Amino acid sequence: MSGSTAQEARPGPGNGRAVLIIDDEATLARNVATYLERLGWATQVAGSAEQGLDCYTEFRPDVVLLDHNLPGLSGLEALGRLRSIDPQACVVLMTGFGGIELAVAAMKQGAVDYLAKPLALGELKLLLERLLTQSRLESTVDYYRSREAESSGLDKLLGRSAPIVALRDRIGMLLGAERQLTDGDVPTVLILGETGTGKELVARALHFGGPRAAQPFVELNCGALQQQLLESELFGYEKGAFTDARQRKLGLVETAEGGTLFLDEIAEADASTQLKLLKLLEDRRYRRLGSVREQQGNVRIIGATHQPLEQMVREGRFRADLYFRLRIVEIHVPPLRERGDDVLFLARHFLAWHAQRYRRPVPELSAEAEGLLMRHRWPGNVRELRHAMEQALLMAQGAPLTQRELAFLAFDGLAMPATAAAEPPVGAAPADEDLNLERSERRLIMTALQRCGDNVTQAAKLLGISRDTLRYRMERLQLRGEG
Ligand SMILES: Nc1ncnc2c1ncn2[C@@H]1O[C@H](COP(=O)(O)OP(=O)(O)OP(=O)(O)O)[C@@H](O)[C@H]1O
Repeated sequence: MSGSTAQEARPGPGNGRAVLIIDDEATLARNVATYLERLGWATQVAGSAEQGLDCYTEFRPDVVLLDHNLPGLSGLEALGRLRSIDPQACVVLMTGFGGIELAVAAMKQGAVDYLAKPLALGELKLLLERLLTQSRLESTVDYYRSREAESSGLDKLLGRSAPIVALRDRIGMLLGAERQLTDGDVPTVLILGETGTGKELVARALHFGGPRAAQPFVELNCGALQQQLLESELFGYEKGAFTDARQRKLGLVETAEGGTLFLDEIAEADASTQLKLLKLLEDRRYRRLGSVREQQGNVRIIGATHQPLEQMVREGRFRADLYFRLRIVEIHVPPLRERGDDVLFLARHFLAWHAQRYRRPVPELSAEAEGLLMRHRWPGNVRELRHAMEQALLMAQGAPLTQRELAFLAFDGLAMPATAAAEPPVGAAPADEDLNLERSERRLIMTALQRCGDNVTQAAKLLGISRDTLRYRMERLQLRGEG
């Protein structure tokens, strides 16, 4: 079987990929086409640049193999035209012997690669496979990036209460100002708020609504890693930098180049990481672990913490210069208990969302359930509410939700009383309450893990202990969790 001419396209049977061969040496072009068709490519052959350009728009090949010595337009000229029809066109220029200068010119004009003639078919096969993998990777990245962008925006920060409306306004104003920036050098932002209030949602809204939206958004929880790991994760390392460094690894600063690096729990960074972050913010410079060479980095840093950072600065536990450099813009995310009726608004939103996930009818909230939701203190904030609504939905039996389905909120020991007066006096526990310490500890840990979808880092925050302490206690009690 030979390759189809431009007038006659024959789709290949296998990989669904197509190649256009533009070459006036008909026999050679046909041989290449036959070889590629055997490998599962659909092919078309054009004998001139003009014919190839006509064919490109209709055939939309994944790759163009373009000869340079053509009768009319040259390969380089055709390359320019192809790239103006389709800036994503993936073109490989075929050059004769000694065509290095030509190859360089082609790459400068956007060719993805070049091949020297006479063609080695094995080399061509390897090149096409590499281009295929690369374009699959690129389209996968594009897919995830657009999916991420769709799920991240100011409109995802739900709520109608005054503090949330004010928060959205503040973010909107910042984004508006960033759009006017002439140098794209967006300010550093520090987001403060209790755990689960939506700090990450705010960071995402800033990135995906801002001028860096098409670049990566990379996040790192500084509290989830030991300090040396944190540094190597952030700045990368050279081969041999430490015992396990078998090959060079890029850090997240490099991965986020041009985009945003969201550092959650930034208060957990130790003195050495703080210093390196300061240098990155001040001079835009950093160094991979084990490297003598400094690198230039262009990332926007957004930090977040639930810790009282200002107090930590006063106590000498966080660098003052880094704190001031971070909080060029400071954003406070209010706790859920200060958002009034938003509790009910969000509860209904999450109930509807989970109901759709589980293919169940959306349960109503009884007045009794509403009262309970409004009285609860929500120490885990919106995240806790989201998990609570999932649990309630699973308990629901068709009727409106009552106290029964939400009983876990009242008795799990993590709910704080709405007023001090409601707090039971010490020693006033009912006679039949289980006071066994180990059982209580197990119950509290299980409740926290359940609320956080088994995420140990989040559960530790909810319990007010470090992740390591929680891990230790879980091991002792033989409990399981993730993260
Ligand atoms: N206003 C909101 N509207 C809708 N969903 C929200 C809102 N705020 C938070 N959420 C949801 O609550 C969960 C926790 O939010 P997020 O991770 O942004 O909180 P956080 O403050 O960064 O938490 P942590 O301090 O533990 O890192 C997420 O599932 C998020 O989508």
